[in-house]
Amino acid sequence: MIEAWSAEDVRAAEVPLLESGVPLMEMAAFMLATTSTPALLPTGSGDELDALPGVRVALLVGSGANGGDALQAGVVLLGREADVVAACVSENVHEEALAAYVEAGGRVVDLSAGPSSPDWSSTLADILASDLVLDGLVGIGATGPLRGVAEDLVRSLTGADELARTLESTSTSTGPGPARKGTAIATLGGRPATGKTERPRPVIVAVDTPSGIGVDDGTVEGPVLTADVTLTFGATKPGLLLPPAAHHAGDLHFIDLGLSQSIAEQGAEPALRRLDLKDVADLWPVPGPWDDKYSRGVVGVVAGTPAYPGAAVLATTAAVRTGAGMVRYLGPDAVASSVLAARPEVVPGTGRVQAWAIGPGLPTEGAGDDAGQLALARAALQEAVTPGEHGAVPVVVDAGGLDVVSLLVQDGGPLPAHVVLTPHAGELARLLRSLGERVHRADVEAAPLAHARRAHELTGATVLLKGGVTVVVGPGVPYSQADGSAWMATAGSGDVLTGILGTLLAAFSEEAVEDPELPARLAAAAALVHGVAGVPPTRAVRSPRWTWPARSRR
Ligand SMILES: NC(=O)C1=CN([C@@H]2O[C@H](COP(=O)(O)OP(=O)(O)OC[C@H]3O[C@@H](n4cnc5c(N)ncnc54)[C@H](OP(=O)(O)O)[C@@H]3O)[C@@H](O)[C@H]2O)[C@H](O)CC1
Ligand SMILES: [K+]
Repeated sequence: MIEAWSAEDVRAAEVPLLESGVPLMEMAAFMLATTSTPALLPTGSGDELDALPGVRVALLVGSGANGGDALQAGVVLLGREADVVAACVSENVHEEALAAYVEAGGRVVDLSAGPSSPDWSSTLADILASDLVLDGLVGIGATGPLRGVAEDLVRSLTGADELARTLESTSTSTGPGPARKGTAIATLGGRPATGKTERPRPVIVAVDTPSGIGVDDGTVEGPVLTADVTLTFGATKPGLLLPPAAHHAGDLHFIDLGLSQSIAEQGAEPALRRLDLKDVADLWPVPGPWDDKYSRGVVGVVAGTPAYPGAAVLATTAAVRTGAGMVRYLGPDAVASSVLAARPEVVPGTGRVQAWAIGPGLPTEGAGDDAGQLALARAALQEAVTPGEHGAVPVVVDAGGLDVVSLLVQDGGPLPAHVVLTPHAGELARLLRSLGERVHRADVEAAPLAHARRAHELTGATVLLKGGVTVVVGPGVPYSQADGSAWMATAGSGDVLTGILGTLLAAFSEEAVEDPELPARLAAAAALVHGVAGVPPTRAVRSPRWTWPARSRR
């Protein structure tokens, strides 16, 4: 499991180590310099301490210790014969680190006057012509989006038009890597234009965090240099796991520096958790010789209409394939026929269940033939709220079922945490609007955790907000899962997640009702399984960044 800690908790944990003389910055910088460079060495050879003659490194240096980390890494890289240039966006960069860097022979460019600095254009060209960029503009000391010269620099490096002009007007740069003319421009922040010759671009390593992200909340309100790799020190920061900032972090590497123990000793809760395969394997319900179909858990599925029968087929199939003891299907005969044709083991009709999975394929407005389905969904939700003869039953609610939730909340107040809602951003915005909030889909996408939290506060339910990174908020520590791929953005994907989670809730029916924090954990586990099941077989097609022309050593 990954646990992420707020910037404040990380700082507090540093104090005892710094007071006892542990050289945290030097340790961080050494790891930065060694972990970043194997990608620059010829494939399959080399060592993280090999000499790097001819390798060009650009350090982006801000005014705090984040810039200090970059400068100290520069010292290590200079010792390995790399060509290093430090682009400083402030006159006051970390004093000791700068002294050590200059002492080691490092080249410094003062960009503190911004785009009017005499070396602005040539330094941009140097940065773009380098093999490795270490982004040390800001780390956990950042407040708000990038501002001042740091903002100008990142905007310039990520803005194709300005950059094209810069390179055209720069025939030779002042550094060892002249900008090449006549090739298409690959900026550092986005994908190169299609149909053009791609100019190799540097490998971008974010020091601790990509500069410009909301370190604690994962928001992105200004420019950010999208990293290929983020090396984060001491503890993972929530912003590295939360959308939209997580999409700028690239591959995440955690470097402990001995802070884990110090953080644990503070006794605080992490800000965020991410389950891994082992956590889910430990949690997964494995049947034993004493089990029967009822003890493994029966899932009742209320899904699909004659217009959308596929949603019922997908949700029931997912529930069966996840290992439910039995799946009951409740819905129109025409839909039940489709379900049974696909999964003959599904049992149509009512009966006792250990969890309900409701909503896929249900209409958002209940009318005509579909009103019966919505009444079934409402009855299932009542079983979660008002315990019957066998106690309360957990429920996962998706799509059209979310409207029923909204009505129930308006009529009767908060729901228990064993009701798990699984909206996407648009559905969450709609749910929040129905509860009196002024929210649009774009607001949810800009701050998914905050909006999922708001929905949890207003409904009492556990909220799983689906997306490229899925966020789960219940009464305890929230979760963020990023196990799938963008290829899963297809119709029917959410129906499958509902079925998977229905089975997990059924397997842990009583526990999920007794422990209000368990449904969120089960929801995170379901998101992981859903994601892993949806990842294409080759890693090369997982994410656009793998297709970018990041350069290995020339
Ligand atoms: N966690 C660890 O174990 C270690 C972390 N280290 C590194 O230290 C940084 C945190 O360093 P800190 O000096 O506290 O903060 P930053 O480097 O992030 O920078 C803060 C300064 O940056 C300016 N600032 C703040 N917000 C912005 C912004 N939005 N845009 C531009 N500039 C900003 C501000 O300076 P001003 O002069 O502008 O007021 C801040 O003072 C951590 O992230 C790690 O990299 C240790 O080195 C090792 C141990
Ligand atoms: K940074």
